[in-house]
Amino acid sequence: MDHFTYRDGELFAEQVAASEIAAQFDTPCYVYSRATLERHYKAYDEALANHPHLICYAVKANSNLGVLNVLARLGAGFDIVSIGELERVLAAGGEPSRIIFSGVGKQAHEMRRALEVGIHCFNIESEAELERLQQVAAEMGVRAPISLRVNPDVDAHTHPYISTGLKENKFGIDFKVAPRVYRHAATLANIEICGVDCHIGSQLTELDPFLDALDRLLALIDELKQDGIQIKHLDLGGGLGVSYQGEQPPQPADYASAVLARLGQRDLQLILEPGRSIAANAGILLTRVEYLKENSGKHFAIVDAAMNDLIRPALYRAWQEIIAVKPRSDGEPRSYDLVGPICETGDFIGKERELVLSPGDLLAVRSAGAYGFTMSSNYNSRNRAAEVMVDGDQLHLVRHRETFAQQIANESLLPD
Ligand SMILES: Cc1ncc(COP(=O)(O)O)c(C=O)c1O
Ligand SMILES: N[C@@H](CCCC[NH3+])C(=O)O
Repeated sequence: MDHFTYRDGELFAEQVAASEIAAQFDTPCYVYSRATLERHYKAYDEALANHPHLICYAVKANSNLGVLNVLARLGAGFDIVSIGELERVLAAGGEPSRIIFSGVGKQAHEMRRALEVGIHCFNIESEAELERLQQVAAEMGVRAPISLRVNPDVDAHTHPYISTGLKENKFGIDFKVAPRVYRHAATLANIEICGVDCHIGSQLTELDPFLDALDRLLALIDELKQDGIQIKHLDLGGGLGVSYQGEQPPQPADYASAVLARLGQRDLQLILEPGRSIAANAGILLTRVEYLKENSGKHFAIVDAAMNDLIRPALYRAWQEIIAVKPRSDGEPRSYDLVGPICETGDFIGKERELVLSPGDLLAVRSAGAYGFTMSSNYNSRNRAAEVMVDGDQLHLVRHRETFAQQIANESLLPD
């Protein structure tokens, strides 16, 4: 069920009219649906109900405290890639023992903090990182739980910028080298081997690449067992795609049953790190048309959201649906490029969209709940947008619109 639907000719987020949200909080403004976040999380949790599992929501997709709090209340785990994300999860009520720490560049102070709070596991991406973690854990007199992030060299069939499981990508440890690194890890006094991990990419719309990676990981787990290295959990990362433009990605239930069928009798906890499939379609970005203009027959709608608010179209040429909050019937649709106020030609939200528009109209960019606000910036010294959580008929401002005073507060002039 979609929680962003039209009622009486107007877009609603759950029980609240989108125009009411814009009137209260201005635009651009991110709007999230609590019910949708919950439904998406539960789709994973219920699909794995009969198997030991941990759903570690990938915080990078949307790290708003309100969003994290909704998931923490459901008992979610979290996949983090920095200590900033760890502090957010803790502030939102997340349980440290359900946190997985991924990322190729973990620093010693980040390892220390994660060990201090007692996270579930570090996903180690290189031998050098393994050595550093051994050293940090030894200094603290503790044992650090680890998985190796294995690079299984499978093609995820996704955008090259978000494919991570090919040998030419910077991520993980070559699956052919992994057995040797595991044997080395087993000799380190302050390292405790717990799992095997991979993450082959994002916005995958087919099951086969996941299953190819899984087969390689299971073969590795079996090989390690023969070497006396017992693996307790298998982490398949995130990556399930969503429908931006009619894609039909596998659903969590299909994905889970295909994976479980392959595990056979192996006694393994299954960990997943979904980000986009939980958050993307739980959010919209509200924006208002400032001006309409025409240049040599090309029609532009200049809106108040820009690439600093939503960079996916500029960065990946990503397509996200753009709809009118109150669709008009008083004009002929025209093909518009929807562009922001930033001084870059790449500053567009959507191109060649058939819409009936007038200045002042409100628009909603769909599927904006993941990699929207988290990738936003202050480019052109624009304040970052407000974020609002809708819960039934309730509205919660989960992040205030930034102010100019906040933007400049950390900077200073040179001394006289
Ligand atoms: C290590 C890791 N885990 C999980 C994710 C989440 O991926 P997605 O949002 O595609 O589910 C990512 C991002 O691609 C990632 O790099
Ligand atoms: N930021 C990307 C996905 C990268 C996933 C992170 N590993 C997107 O918007 O599609």
